[in-house]
Amino acid sequence: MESIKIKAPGTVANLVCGFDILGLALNEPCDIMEFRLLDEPKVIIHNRDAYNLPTDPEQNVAGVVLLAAIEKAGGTIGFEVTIEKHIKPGSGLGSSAASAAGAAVGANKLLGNRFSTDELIQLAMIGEKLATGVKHADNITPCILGGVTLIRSILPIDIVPLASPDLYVTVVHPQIEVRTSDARQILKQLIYLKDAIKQWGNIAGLVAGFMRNDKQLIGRSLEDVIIEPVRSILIPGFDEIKAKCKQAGALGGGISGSGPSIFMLSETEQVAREVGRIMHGIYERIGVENNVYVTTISNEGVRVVEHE
Ligand SMILES: Nc1ncnc2c1ncn2[C@@H]1O[C@H](COP(=O)(O)OP(=O)(O)OP(=O)(O)O)[C@@H](O)[C@H]1O
Ligand SMILES: N[C@@H](CCO)C(=O)O
Repeated sequence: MESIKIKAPGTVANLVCGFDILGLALNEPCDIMEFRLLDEPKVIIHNRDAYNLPTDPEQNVAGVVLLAAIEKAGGTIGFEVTIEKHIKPGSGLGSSAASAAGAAVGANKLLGNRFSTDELIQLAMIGEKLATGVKHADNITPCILGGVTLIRSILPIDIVPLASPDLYVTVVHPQIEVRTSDARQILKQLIYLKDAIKQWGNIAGLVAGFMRNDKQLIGRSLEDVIIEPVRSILIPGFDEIKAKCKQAGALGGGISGSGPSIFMLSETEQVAREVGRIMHGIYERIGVENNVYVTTISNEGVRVVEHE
């Protein structure tokens, strides 16, 4: 195989209470990436979108992942990649992770699938480190594997794919940029034991809810007493959106990744669409441009759409 075209899905990391350890893949939006194998060890990047992301491989998350893949493969081949981004950088929808995970999977396919899943996650985390300053796998893992995933540990890597319930996901992306690196810097480094107890109760409840397909338990467990109170201050309309969406029948939700996007889970498409209208209406009223996605959890991660 000389070239390949893949789709890398957007992801919702944290799932409210599971900071850095839980995430899910979305059916929409997705980035498209095309890779071509080169016979010398270099990376060439073309951006086919309006986001003006770096073409220097050392500065682009896909580039650093491809450079690491070249080294791991023995340093004799290279890659040319064209990135068509539909997941806006800094949206909280796993834009950097889509490029990082897409690069790891795309390179692996062209190299004859020589890397294990754990190695793909290691490679993709190099990209997340470039984007956010820290290695974390709660976007890249669902992006690679699809579904809902628990990252029990990254050192060593220990991934637990969870059952993916049949749920609708509504996401509103207000058009402001919150960089993950900034949204991490404002977090407290010390927390109260009483908050930790509440948080680990919610994480355990959420995982059990996914495994048992208990949607009410999922809804009750979508509560974050540690990260959300700090980060939600950066997101206009957050409290009103959350309250009104739950009144309209959403199971619950919160900040998507590090924000500014907000997501809600619903049992029916009708409620999910109503939730989208509420989100959009609140941002229209307060004068914030926004995009709404009404989608579902994708059980597929990065997927090949064409190869030669
Ligand atoms: N290929 C790339 N795709 C996306 N962002 C990139 C890429 N290369 C470099 N970056 C940089 O990474 C940053 C975006 O990553 P960041 O993690 O802040 O956003 P995000 O991935 O949308 O958020 P989240 O991880 O919360 O979902 C921007 O500063 C952007 O310039
Ligand atoms: N867990 C990460 C996801 C965003 O990259 C965070 O919330 O900072």
